[in-house]
Amino acid sequence: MTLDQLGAFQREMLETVGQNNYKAWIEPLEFADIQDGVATFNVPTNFIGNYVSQNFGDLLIHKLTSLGETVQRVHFRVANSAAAPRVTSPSIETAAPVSETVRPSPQTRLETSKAELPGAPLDARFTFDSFVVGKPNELANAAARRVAEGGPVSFNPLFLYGGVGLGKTHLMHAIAWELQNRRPDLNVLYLSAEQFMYRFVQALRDRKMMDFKELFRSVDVLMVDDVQFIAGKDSTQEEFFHTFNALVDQNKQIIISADRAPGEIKGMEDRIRSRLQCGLVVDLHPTDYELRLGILQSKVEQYRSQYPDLVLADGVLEFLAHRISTNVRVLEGALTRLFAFASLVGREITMELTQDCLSDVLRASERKISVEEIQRRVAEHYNIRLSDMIGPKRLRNFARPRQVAMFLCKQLTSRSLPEIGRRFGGRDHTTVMHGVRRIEELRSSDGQIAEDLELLRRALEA
Ligand SMILES: Nc1ncnc2c1ncn2[C@@H]1O[C@H](COP(=O)(O)OP(=O)(O)OP(=O)(O)O)[C@@H](O)[C@H]1O
Repeated sequence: MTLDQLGAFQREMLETVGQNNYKAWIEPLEFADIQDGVATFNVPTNFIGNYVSQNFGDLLIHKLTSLGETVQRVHFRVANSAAAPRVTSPSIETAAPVSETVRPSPQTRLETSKAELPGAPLDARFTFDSFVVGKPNELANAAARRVAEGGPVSFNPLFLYGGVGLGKTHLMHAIAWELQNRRPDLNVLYLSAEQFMYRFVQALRDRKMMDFKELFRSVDVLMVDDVQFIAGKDSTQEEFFHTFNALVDQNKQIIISADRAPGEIKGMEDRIRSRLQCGLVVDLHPTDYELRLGILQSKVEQYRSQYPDLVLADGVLEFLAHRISTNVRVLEGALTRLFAFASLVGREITMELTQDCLSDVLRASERKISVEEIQRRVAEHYNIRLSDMIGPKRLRNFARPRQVAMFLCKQLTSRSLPEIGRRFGGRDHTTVMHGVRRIEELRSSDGQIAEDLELLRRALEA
């Protein structure tokens, strides 16, 4: 392709996909050559290659063809792939280090990817830099960073768990990215538990179990996301157990994530559960207001380049951080929608526009948890009578659950301390404050209390 043609191609792409898409996805592509109907582009990451392949592959072919080139396929090659660290993923479709868009025969893509042992579909946005740290996730972040240094294995496995959308996958990807930078010599394998199972079943079907075992035993760092997926799947668990043991025996690092603590994963064999608990188990707590605000602020910074002209009124971020407390994914989605909407209608992001644009999200997160509901749940959980919890008895058996309930009331409702005190048999607000503080202290020193709180919170928010 001549320089003129290349210029025309770039202009046409810009016109068609718009400035934001162009900057994010097309500009990073470096045209390499066209040979035998295959146009090759160098891309900085697999993620960009995969994304462009899926979303703009046909368009690229169309534009190149309209400039007089004969192109049937587009091929993406990760720049410096020879020197790049080996981050591999057994997923067939999504994770090819080389993505291809093939117009006439989609089958070719599958076959090419399979033969090449696809690379991990790491999300380029999920790095430590973009991970906002607050009290609820500081321990998980610190543990992840330690593992990402790639030094001697000090805890094995690292087990990260937490509710939906609290950043488990983000941290896992961040570890993988960081390891790529610091220890390109290491063979890092990141995959979801579902992909592990898929790969295992495929190996069984194709009678390639030896290859499967070899692949999994040859990695230096194994990262398995959403391990609860293999609960109840006996043969997959069995194989996972052997893989796990083989790697631990070789002192290879394992990092696991799940939506709950190892002990709570039903349908998981006891021996696996206890293995999972052997290393460091860290919990990503539900976000608090400060963390949510920090995340929103950091996202706004990212949007600034995409929407340079948008004006954001004071108080909007605080309002969102206060009102949307479900999970970070919902929070992010709300902000994305708000920015896109405001840019479309060309208006400032005021409180009014926010309420209009996000009315459904705001309504959905409106569900209020009552003090009574909390008291009932906590009494059930500790197997005591509601009347004993609210009543005057000071026995430890009743006092601790009472403090737990007070703590949850403070956390999950907007009631003031005096109001909470009134509903706990007319206690003074200083008693409530003392109870809340006591539980706050115990949460970091007493694993059982931390677990109780998490279980109760989930049950109440469900
Ligand atoms: N502390 C944080 N800082 C910045 N972004 C965050 C943070 N926590 C979560 N996110 C963002 O929230 C979204 C959801 O996070 P992620 O996919 O990692 O959640 P998850 O815990 O793996 O959820 P699931 O249980 O659904 O798999 C992602 O876009 C992620 O970047």
